[in-house]
Amino acid sequence: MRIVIGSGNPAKIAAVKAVFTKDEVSPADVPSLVRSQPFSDQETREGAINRAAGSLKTVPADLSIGLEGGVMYVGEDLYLCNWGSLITRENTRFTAAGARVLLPKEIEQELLKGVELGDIMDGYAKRKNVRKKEGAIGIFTNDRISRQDMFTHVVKLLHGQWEYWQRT
Ligand SMILES: O=P(O)(O)OP(=O)(O)OP(=O)(O)OC[C@H]1O[C@@H](n2cnc3c(O)ncnc32)[C@H](O)[C@@H]1O
Repeated sequence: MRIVIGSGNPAKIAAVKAVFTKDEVSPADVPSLVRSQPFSDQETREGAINRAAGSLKTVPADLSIGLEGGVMYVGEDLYLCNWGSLITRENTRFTAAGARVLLPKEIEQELLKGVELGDIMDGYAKRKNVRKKEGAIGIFTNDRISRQDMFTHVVKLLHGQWEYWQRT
């Protein structure tokens, strides 16, 4: 099968390859059509869907996948959130979300000033390209769960839903 993923981010591409091991996976440069820093579950999910839909229009493929990172409030606490979408050539759509972790207040304050999480994390962790490697989730879980691990789980949820749909 040919699978297109709406991102060039290595953590996202590796997550898709970890689940679709026997398939051809290629990246597509497509816009999420949401803010570069989504601020709710709804906006983050929309970004994932737009990336998947846009990819399928750009590259001929059997399936497309969009993965999007964002942040969302539960009460007064801000959490990291992540969404994925899988769309088939016939235009059947699946969506799933990943694990959430609480973000420290100092990270929230920077985000509210308009700085993107990826940029904040590099300064905070004194590392480079955190968004393409361990991610904020890696930093705040003491490197127990990387961004790739978390997105692999999301892609497994999508893959499983797609398999179930094929059986029914
Ligand atoms: O190349 P693309 O696919 O655009 O990947 P991205 O990491 O830049 O973009 P996302 O849309 O997934 O994430 C939206 C923003 O949130 C940041 N972000 C989200 N989750 C993150 C994480 O776990 N670690 C670091 N930055 C994260 C990211 O860097 C962006 O600024």
